[in-house]
Amino acid sequence: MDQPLVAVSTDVKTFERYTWHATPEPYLEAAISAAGVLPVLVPCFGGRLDLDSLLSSVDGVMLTGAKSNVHPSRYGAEADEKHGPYDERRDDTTLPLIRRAIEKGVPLLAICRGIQELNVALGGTLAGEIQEQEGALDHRSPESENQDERFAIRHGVNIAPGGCLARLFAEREIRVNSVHRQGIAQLAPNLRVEATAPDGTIEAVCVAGAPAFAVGVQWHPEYWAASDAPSRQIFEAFGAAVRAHRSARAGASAAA
Ligand SMILES: N[C@@H](CCC(=O)NCCCC(=O)O)C(=O)O
Repeated sequence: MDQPLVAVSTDVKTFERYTWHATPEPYLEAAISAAGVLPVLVPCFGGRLDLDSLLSSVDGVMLTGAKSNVHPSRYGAEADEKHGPYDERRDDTTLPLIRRAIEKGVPLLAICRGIQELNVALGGTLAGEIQEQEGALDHRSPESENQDERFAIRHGVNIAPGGCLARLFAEREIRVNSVHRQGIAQLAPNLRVEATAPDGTIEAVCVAGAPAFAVGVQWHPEYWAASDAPSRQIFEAFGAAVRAHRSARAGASAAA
């Protein structure tokens, strides 16, 4: 079996008297099944991790979604109860990991909290409770115990012409799910908008001039990667970029 390694972010959780560094299964399932890669969980040990060693050993990085929000101090805003919950150990780990992965040209797929982290890591800001803004859609999931209902496909997004997502999809509009309360406010200087919701919310970005696939989506392609074509295509494109990175690395070390 041919499975390149992909570093996957984790969340810090406390249960059964332990602190866990964990990732929900749908991200891992989509990574294995749709991208064809082997996910390796990165614990939230921030500055104690040698990111260069990590990024020399993997061929991709995937940032997962999470209930927690990036701490507002990371983008120069005041923290208040409305902005929570937080996971600062995740912030300490993912923000430097994103910057270093982009610098080193390691393919990156950033999902939901991940696209928000990507924007903050590169100098952008976030808006909270976006459903309260005038004319905004409600981007939160419905209240339900049923995950299929929470992650149901709910609204269209317009794909920006000529960008990296336009090269993936035949359609100019695809339909996506939506499980978030925050959104990109000020776009980071080096990001390009790849998709928007009907209310103008930025739904996808790519890193301008990045040497490899470096894409963030505000929706959750992992959840329906087995059954929804656009969701699967995102993971397939990421998997192809990961394999291309591994081949380039193998070529470079053979030539050395
Ligand atoms: N916390 C941010 C990030 C949104 C996100 O990653 N959502 C996934 C939530 C998973 C779940 O609730 O099951 C925001 O709300 O904008």
